[in-house]
Amino acid sequence: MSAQSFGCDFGTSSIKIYSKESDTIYSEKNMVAIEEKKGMIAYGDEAFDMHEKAPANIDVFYPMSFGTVASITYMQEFLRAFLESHTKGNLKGAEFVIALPTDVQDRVFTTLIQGTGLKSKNVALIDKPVAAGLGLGLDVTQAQGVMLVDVGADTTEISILSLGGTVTSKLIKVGGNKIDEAIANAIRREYGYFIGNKTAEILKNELGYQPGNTTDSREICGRNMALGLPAMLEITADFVANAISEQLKSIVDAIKMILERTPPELGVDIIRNGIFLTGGVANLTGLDDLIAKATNIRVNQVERPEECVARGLARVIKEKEFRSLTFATKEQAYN
Ligand SMILES: Nc1ncnc2c1ncn2[C@@H]1O[C@H](COP(=O)(O)OP(=O)(O)OP(=O)(O)O)[C@@H](O)[C@H]1O
Repeated sequence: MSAQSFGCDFGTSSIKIYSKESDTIYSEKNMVAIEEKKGMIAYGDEAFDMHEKAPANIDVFYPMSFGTVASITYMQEFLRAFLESHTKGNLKGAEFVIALPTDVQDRVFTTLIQGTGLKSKNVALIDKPVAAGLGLGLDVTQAQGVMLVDVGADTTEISILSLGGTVTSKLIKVGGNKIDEAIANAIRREYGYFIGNKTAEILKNELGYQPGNTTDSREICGRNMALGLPAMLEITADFVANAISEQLKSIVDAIKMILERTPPELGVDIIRNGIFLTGGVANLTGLDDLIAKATNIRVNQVERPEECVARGLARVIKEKEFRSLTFATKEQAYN
């Protein structure tokens, strides 16, 4: 393998890159700030700080959407700048291992990397659920009947793995962003206040899903729509739970649907191993209990669940025996 190897998880809300050189996972908001005449003026966490605050001539947006690349030019520019800022020395000839989400075409990421002008040596892909399984510390080549539920920003990916492959996999377009939207909509309806996405995200992350909890609350600033003025408002955990219950129900329903379709031989293993919840929304208070109650299956807690895929990519790069789980796009293979 080349000295420079990177494992990339191009998430919709944050990009996580493992660098072999420093043996570190770097994570930043997957956001770019574009000024009309100057092009990209900021990226990552710096661009996120400008989000919802920038003047009209600066466009701040996510170059990824629902697991796939929405703006290839800016994703490439971001990637290049990101790698240059986090690595020393020459990037030429680097090798990339990329997590491929369910239902996303493999060539999307190969084209992305090849167009960065980095003259990469090789682009290998691995199914994102398989990478997540490795990141959990499982030997996915041996393990049978492992159920993974990855709840990210735009999508939830539910997969059953067995012997290194994906037996079933389903991607639904529900994740943290839809949950944030549901909170903002409920506050608009109930209180007549407009709040930004960042505020809705704070409420979700701090209060989670705690139906009946009227003790815990959070004060936020919104715009009173009747007066047109900013004002403070107290939101309880119970209010947030009611606001997000429909979104969580779609996630639970999709999990149950996959379980219904799972062959009983694998079902036994899933009951024994429990369900593995990964992705940033796995941090949501109460989500594990909700899934456990609805399925009667234990849900396993995972450390830093949003980095699980990147940890798996690190194992692919460092542990040779997992190399066989990767593949190349057809275009590359025929070159
Ligand atoms: N403590 C928390 N409670 C609830 N949600 C959280 C918490 N911390 C982070 N999140 C949410 O996790 C999501 C980001 O997760 P992750 O990094 O796995 O997504 P992604 O990989 O960028 O998205 P996708 O998988 O859809 O491409 C965001 O919606 C964020 O608000």
